[in-house]
Amino acid sequence: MQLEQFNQLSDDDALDVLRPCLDIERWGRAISVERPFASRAQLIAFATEAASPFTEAELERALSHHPRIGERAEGEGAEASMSRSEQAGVDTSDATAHALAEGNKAYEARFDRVFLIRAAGRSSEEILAALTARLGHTAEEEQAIVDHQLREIAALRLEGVVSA
Ligand SMILES: NC(=O)NC1=NC(=O)NC1=O
Repeated sequence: MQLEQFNQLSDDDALDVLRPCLDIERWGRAISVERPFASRAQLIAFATEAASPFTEAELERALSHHPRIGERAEGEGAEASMSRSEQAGVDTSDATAHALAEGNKAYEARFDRVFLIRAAGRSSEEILAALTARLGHTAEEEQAIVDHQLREIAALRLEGVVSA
């Protein structure tokens, strides 16, 4: 939709547009009440920083919507199709895919949450390298990184939903 249309939506309709980008109510509301945005760039910049930092509970809720890297999101909803296109570059057929599956398991065992990364524009190899590096982090370091990755994914999704 056009930016102007987004600016004119009711709060509830604006939240419905924002939710598949990132399911954190505080984030959606902060963006909705900030309208009207003068430009798409201003909307994306605001959305990237809004409601920062996310709480642990907000992160857990948002993460529950993201399939594992290398696992295809099921379902026909906006979120599932966004996830499938974001993970289009993730090769699920070779040794890297196996290593990713093992890495996901190790990450979940260590941090008790799914490994989350902005997958769009990244190859399986790049994602595997990031996963391996992040396994060495503390829980606090990972919380800040997951917050940032969720924001990157949300900004990319929002760019796909609201055109200039
Ligand atoms: N576990 C994940 O990192 N999932 C995802 N990353 C994305 O960029 N889209 C996803 O669904």
